[in-house]
Amino acid sequence: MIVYTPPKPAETIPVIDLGPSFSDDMEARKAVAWEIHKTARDTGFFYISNHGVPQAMMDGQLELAREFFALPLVEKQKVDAKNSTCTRGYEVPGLQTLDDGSPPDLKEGFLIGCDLDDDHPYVRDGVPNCGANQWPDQPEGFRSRYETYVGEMFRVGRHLMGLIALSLDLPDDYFVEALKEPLFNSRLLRYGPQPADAAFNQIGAGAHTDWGMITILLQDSVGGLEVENAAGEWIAAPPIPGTFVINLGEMVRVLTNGLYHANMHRVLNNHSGRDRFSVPTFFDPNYFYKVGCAPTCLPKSGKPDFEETTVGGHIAEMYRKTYGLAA
Ligand SMILES: O=C(O)CCC(=O)C(=O)O
Ligand SMILES: [Fe+2]
Repeated sequence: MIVYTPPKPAETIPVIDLGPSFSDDMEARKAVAWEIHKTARDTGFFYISNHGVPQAMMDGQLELAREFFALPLVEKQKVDAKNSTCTRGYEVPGLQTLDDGSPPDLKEGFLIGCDLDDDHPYVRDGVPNCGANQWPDQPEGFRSRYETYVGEMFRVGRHLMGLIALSLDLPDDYFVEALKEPLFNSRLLRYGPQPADAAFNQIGAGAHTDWGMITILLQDSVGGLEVENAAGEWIAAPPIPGTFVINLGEMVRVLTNGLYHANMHRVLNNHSGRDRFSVPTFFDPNYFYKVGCAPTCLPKSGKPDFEETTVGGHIAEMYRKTYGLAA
């Protein structure tokens, strides 16, 4: 259990202007990659601005979350994650425990991932965490609205992975093949105001690191996300209009032999008196992609400190653990 201690005001999470990274000028792209390099070695968290996602789409996605969670419970339970073989669908509050040993997270969620039908070879072969999404009938247009948003997240995710490659002195197409069919999950989240009767150390989302490569987080104006910085202090990651929060996951640690950080973070909706909505999208190379140490990050010994990991296997295992489904 990680016992809750209050955060300090944000001091070190930078806003990186992605604008110049869309230019044809390699030097301009490298300059943005360098900004990512610096922060990835420190907090592993940064905001992005000028990413090209229209504000209307960002607002619309938070509105989609608001509309879905406002449905009566019976309606949401028609797509209950407990009826899914791969944890997709509606997640009642308390379903997941991100900080092992703490009480369950107070958040309410709705999860989607790669939508594979029963004929897909992964599903036929029983590959963990692979299967179909459950799409609710309401709110109107839910599926197409969410899928359009995910399409944009793929564009941003691929672009960021190109910059991460550049930031490690790798060719910017280093991940292109691995990202042809990305593995992704995306979740709508609702955090009610922190209840006075919550259990000891029970908060919206318990302290955790993310499991994959990168997370593209859309948050509303309420606030509550907190990040453990390089000094081991908890700092706030307040909402900044028009931005996404990007954080690096455990796969990046393997990729960089620990040079880049996958930092702990958590959510406490304590001060607003209203619901907080967020939409994290977890973006990764394809299921069977083996993440190993990048050639430019190998230590002198030639032997990396982290074992090679299969993206999908690691993530499936973490789902089982945090949903209390581990063997
Ligand atoms: O809701 C948030 O701001 C963060 C959620 C998160 O960290 C996660 O789902 O991994
Ligand atoms: Fe997270």
